[in-house]
Amino acid sequence: MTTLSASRENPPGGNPRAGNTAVPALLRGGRPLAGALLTILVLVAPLLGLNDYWARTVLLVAILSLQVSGLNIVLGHAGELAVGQVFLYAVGAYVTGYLGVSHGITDAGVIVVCAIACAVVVGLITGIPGLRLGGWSLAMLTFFLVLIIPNLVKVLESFTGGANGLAPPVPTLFGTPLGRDALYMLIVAVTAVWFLVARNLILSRHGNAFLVLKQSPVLAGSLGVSVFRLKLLVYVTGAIPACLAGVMFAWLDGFIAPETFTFTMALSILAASIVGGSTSIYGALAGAAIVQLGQQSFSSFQDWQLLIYGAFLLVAGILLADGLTGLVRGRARRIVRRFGVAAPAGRSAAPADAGPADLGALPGARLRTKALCKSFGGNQALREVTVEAEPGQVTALIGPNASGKTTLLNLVCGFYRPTSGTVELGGRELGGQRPYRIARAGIARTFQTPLIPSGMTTKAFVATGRYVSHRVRVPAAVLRLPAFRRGFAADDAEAVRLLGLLGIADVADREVDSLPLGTRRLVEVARALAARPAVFLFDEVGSGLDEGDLAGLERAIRMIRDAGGTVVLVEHNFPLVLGLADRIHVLSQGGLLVSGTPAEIQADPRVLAEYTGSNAAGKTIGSEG
Ligand SMILES: Nc1ncnc2c1ncn2[C@@H]1O[C@H](COP(=O)(O)OP(=O)(O)OP(=O)(O)O)[C@@H](O)[C@H]1O
Repeated sequence: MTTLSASRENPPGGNPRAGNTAVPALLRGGRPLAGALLTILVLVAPLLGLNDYWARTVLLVAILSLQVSGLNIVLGHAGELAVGQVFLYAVGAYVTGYLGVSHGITDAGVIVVCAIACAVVVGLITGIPGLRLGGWSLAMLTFFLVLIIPNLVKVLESFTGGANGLAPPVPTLFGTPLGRDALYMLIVAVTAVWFLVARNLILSRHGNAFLVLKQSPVLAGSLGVSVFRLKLLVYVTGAIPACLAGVMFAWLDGFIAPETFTFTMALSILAASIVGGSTSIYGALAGAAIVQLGQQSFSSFQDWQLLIYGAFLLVAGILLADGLTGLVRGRARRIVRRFGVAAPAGRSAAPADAGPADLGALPGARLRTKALCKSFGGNQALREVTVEAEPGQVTALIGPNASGKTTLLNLVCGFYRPTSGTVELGGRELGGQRPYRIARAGIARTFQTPLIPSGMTTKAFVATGRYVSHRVRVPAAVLRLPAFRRGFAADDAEAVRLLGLLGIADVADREVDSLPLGTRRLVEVARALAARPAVFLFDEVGSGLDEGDLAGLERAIRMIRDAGGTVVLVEHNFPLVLGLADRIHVLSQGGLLVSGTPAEIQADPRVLAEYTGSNAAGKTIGSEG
C-alpha cells in the first residue's frame, strides 16, 4: 500500500487538496511559511518607514479583503450567491460605534468578540429563512439587506446616530489606547489571523464538503450531509470576516455614517472577488488590492464607479473565470506539465490477491421496496414495484431505457417521494426521510453521470464518503488540533487504500475532475466504499469503462458482496450483470416484468422480447451479440 508515502507528500496541516505539483499547492495556501513571512513584513512595515498614505492603503486593502474573503467562502467555495457582506460590514461598524459611544467599551478584544457574536446571530436570522426558501431567495434577501441599510440606520437612530453618524472612541488594548502604528498592526494581525482561519477551514474536510455542496446538493445529501445545515455553516462563516471588516473600518476612520454602506460597495466586493479568483483563499487579497488601488489611482473614479464596476464585472466574468489566481495557477500547471514534473498518469493494477478481508466486514442489510409507485404528472414512471436486495448478494435491476430503474434508486435515496408504496432497510421503513438521513441510515450510491467536484484531489474526494461517519469538528479543523490531524491521516490512508483496491491508486493525487469518465466511475465506487454503508446502489457504474477498469470494478463488487454488503446494480452491460448478479429484477415501462437468477432471466423470452421488441423464442440475452 502507498499510504505512508502519500501521507508524507501531504502531511496533516499541509494542503489536503494539493494537486500533483508544488506550484498549485503554493497558490492554494499550501505554504504557510510564505504567508507567515509576508504577514510579518507587512506587520512591521511602519517600523521600516511606511508613510501614512501607504499605511492607510494597506489597511483599506486588508478591510476590503476581509469582506471579499467572506464572499469567496460563500460563493466561490460553496456556490451560494449571497451579496450581504456590506450589511454585515455595517453591523460590525455600528456595533463598534455603539459599544464605544453608549457604553464606553473600547477594548479591542471585547469588541471583536461582540462583533463575531453579532455576525453569527445576524447570519442565523437572515440565513435560516433565505436558505429554507431555497432557489434565489438568499441572493434576493441579502440584496434587500444592503438596500435597507439607510432605513434601518434611521429607524434605529438611538443606537446608530442616524444621519449624524457615530464617532467611536480610539480602541484600547489592555487599557492602553492604540496609537497609529499599534492600530495598524492590530488591523493587519486580525486580517492575518482571519486568513489563517479561512485557510485551515478551506483546506480541511469541511472545505471539501463545501466543494461537494457547490458541485451538487444532491451529491452532498447522498453523502449524509445535511445540505441546509452545511449551507448555514458556510453563510454564517462568511458573515464573520465581513463583520470584522466593519469593526476595523470604524477604528480606522473613527466615524461611521450610513453613506459608507452602499450598493456600490457590494459591487466593488464582487469585482474584487472575481478579479482575485473566488475559489482561491488568498485571491481575496489580490482582488482587494487591485480594486482598492484602482479606486485610489483615478481621481474621477467616484463619478464613474458604477459604470466601471458594471463593465469590469462583464469583462472579468467572461475572461477570468477563476480570477487572476486561477490564471496564474493555470499557467503554472501548464509549465509544470511541459517540464514533466507532474505525477505519472499511468494505471496501477489492482492487487490480484485483494479480497473481502482487505475490505473488512460490511454491515449489509436487506433492502425492500413494497408496491412502490411514482408519477410525474401524467407519466407513471414506476408502478407497484416490489423488489428485494439481500446482504451478501448482488441484485441487478435491468430494463430498457426509461423503464424506471433510476427512478427506483432515487426513491430509495429519498430524492423523490413515492406516490405510494414503501421502502424498508433492515425491516425499518425509510418513508419520507430526507436524503441525508437515508444516507446516514446506511445507503450509499453512485450516479449515472458521475457527480465530481472540481478543485480537489481524488483521494480528498474519496474521503468525503467519511465526512459524516468520521466526524471532525470545525474548531478542531480551524485550530489544527490532534483530532483533525488524526482524522486527516486516517482519511488519507483509507482513501488511498480503497483506490488501491480498485486498481487506481495512481490517481490519488490527481485533480479528480481531470480524470476520464471510466476512472470517475471507479472513484465514485471508492467514495461509496469509504462511507462503509450497508447498501450500495450502483447506477450504470460499468458504462464507459475499458477492460482494465471493468476488471477492477468486478473485483470490487465481488469484494463488497463477499464482505457482507448489499449491492444493487443498475446496468445495461449484460455480460457484467450475468457474471455478477445473484438475482435479477427486470423492469419494463415502470412495472416489474420478471425476477429470477441470471440463468432464468437469460432464458426468459419475455425479457429478450422486451429488449428487442421481437418474438424471441429460442434466443437468450447476452447471446445476441
Ligand atoms: N424528474 C423527473 N421528472 C419527470 N419525469 C421523470 C423524472 N425522472 C424520471 N422521469 C421519467 O420517468 C421515466 C423513467 O425514467 P428513469 O430515468 O427512471 O428510467 P431508466 O430506466 O433509469 O432509464 P435509463 O436506462 O435510460 O437511465 C422516464 O419516462 C422519465 O422521463
